[in-house]
Amino acid sequence: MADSSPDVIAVVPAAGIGSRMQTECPKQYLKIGDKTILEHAVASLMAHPRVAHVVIAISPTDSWFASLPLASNPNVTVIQGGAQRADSVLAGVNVVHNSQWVLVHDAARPCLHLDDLTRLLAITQTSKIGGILAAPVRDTMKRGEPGKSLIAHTVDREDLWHALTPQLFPLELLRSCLQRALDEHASITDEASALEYCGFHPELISARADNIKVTRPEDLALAEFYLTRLTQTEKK
Ligand SMILES: Nc1ccn([C@@H]2O[C@H](COP(=O)(O)OP(=O)(O)OP(=O)(O)O)[C@@H](O)[C@H]2O)c(=O)n1
Ligand SMILES: C[C@](O)(CO)[C@H](O)COP(=O)(O)O
Repeated sequence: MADSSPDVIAVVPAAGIGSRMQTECPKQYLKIGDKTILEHAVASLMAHPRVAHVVIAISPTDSWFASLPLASNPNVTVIQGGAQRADSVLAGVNVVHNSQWVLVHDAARPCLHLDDLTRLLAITQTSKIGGILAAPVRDTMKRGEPGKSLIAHTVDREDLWHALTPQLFPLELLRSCLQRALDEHASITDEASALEYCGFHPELISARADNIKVTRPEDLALAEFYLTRLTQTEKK
C-alpha cells in the first residue's frame, strides 16, 4: 500500500470524565486556543493522508460533542463509549470494518507531532503485530511500599518506557485480544497490554515526550505551551 493512500481508521476514546483534572467539563472539551483538546487530538490524526476516518467514542451523557464542527464532519463517526477506556476502545473497534489497521489515540493527547505519527504508521510495511509510540523513562523510578509513602526499591530504568498513543494494530488482532482480555477481566490500561495478555510483543517506536496526556490541572498550561511550539514547527 502506498504511504499516502487513506487506509487506516483511527479510534479516539473520548468518553472519560477527567476526574483527576478537577474541571467543570470533561478535560477533552477544555479549550487550548480556538479548539478543544479533543479537536486538537483529532486534527493531529487527520493531518496524515493515511488516516481515512476517525471513530470517536463519547459518553452516553456527553452534552458537549454535538456543538463541535466534528459532529458534522463526514470523516467522523461518533459512537457511545463504555465504563472503562478499554470498553470505549472496543466499542470503537467494533464499528471498524473496511481497514486492515486501526490506530487508537487518546482524546486527551493534543500534542502529537506528524513525524511521530508517520514513523508509527511506517510499521505497517514490516510488522504483523503492530506497535506503540513510547518515550524512554528519564527519571530514576521508585516502587513504593503498598499504601505507604515509603520507597520499597528503585526500579531499573534500563529498557523502561512511558507508553503513549497512538497505538497501531491489525484490526482483527486488536479486536480479538481486547475482547479476550475484557472477557477474562485482565487489567488493561492500553491496547498493547491486551496484546501482551494474549502473548504478543508489539513494537516500541521511540517518540517525543511532549506528546503528553492532559491528566492533572498543571498539564493544561504545559499542553498549551507544547501546542504553540508544535503549531510554529509544523507551519514551516
Ligand atoms: N470510560 C472511559 C474512560 C476514559 N476514556 C478516554 O481515555 C482517554 C485516557 O483516559 P484518562 O486520561 O484516564 O481520561 P479520564 O478517564 O477522563 O480521566 P480520569 O481517570 O482522571 O477520570 C481519555 O481521552 C478519556 O476520554 C474513554 O474513552 N472511556
Ligand atoms: C493509553 C495510555 O494513555 C497510555 O499511557 C494510558 O494507559 C491511559 O491511562 P488512563 O489511566 O486511562 O489515563
